[in-house]
Amino acid sequence: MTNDLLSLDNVTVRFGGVAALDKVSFTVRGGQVAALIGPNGAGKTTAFNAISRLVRPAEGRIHFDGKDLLRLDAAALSGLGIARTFQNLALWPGMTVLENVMVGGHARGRVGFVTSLLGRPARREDGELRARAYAMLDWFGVSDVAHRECKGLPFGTLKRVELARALISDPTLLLLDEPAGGLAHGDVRELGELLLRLRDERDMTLLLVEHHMQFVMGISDYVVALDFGRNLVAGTPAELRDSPELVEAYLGTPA
Ligand SMILES: Nc1ncnc2c1ncn2[C@@H]1O[C@H](COP(=O)(O)OP(=O)(O)OP(=O)(O)O)[C@@H](O)[C@H]1O
Repeated sequence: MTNDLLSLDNVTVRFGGVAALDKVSFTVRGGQVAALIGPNGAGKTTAFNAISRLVRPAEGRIHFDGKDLLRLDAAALSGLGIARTFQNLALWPGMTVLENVMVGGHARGRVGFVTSLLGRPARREDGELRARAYAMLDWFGVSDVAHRECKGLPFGTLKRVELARALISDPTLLLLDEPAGGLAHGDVRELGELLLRLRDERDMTLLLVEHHMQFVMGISDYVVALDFGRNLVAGTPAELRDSPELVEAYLGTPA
């Protein structure tokens, strides 16, 4: 697949007098693993927030799957096929792993999640959701903890649970905010393999914000670097590896 799935076109986001994004443009093609990189404060999270409509750009356009995202109302967004994970895990600690994953599906399904938690007679839709949640946990290799509370489980396991929850709504595009953050070396490698399997086996498109450069360069098809809210450079990892602009942005101008 080589179609343009997501495109930002001259997007500007201002917070008071500060332009967190200043005419930022980039395109993510369907079936790609793409990454947004850049030093602290470059505007990466703001770009994610603009795509998921948590902040509203002052200028510019964002297109997803042929639709003008900024013209859709919030209600139309949920079924559009964009899911995200957060920098700090956004799981309910006192609920079981399975329940947490089912919450992701209820955002899309018709049965109210509170209703199902209250133990009303299981409806067919709820049973289907439960089965899908199990299957998703199984895919991520964590179905053995389905009935454990999230509280107290290892961080690497919880990261997988969060991915399962994001994917249960069957999105086309998955936004991952610092997926490797806080993971041990071995877990980072396994996460990379999982993300590539999502692309290859489930035909997903991924856009990640990430500081772990070795991880980014190892799994991405396309990398967009921002600095001070502006486009800096973009290209394949091979094209960017020796980019003087990138080195300068991270390390400062050579003396
Ligand atoms: N809600 C906000 N109100 C005011 N300023 C903000 C807000 N969110 C972000 N900013 C500012 O916008 C700029 C870009 O921030 P952003 O968090 O998008 O950068 P980032 O590249 O994600 O950084 P990091 O790598 O540290 O997470 C920064 O100068 C930041 O202080």
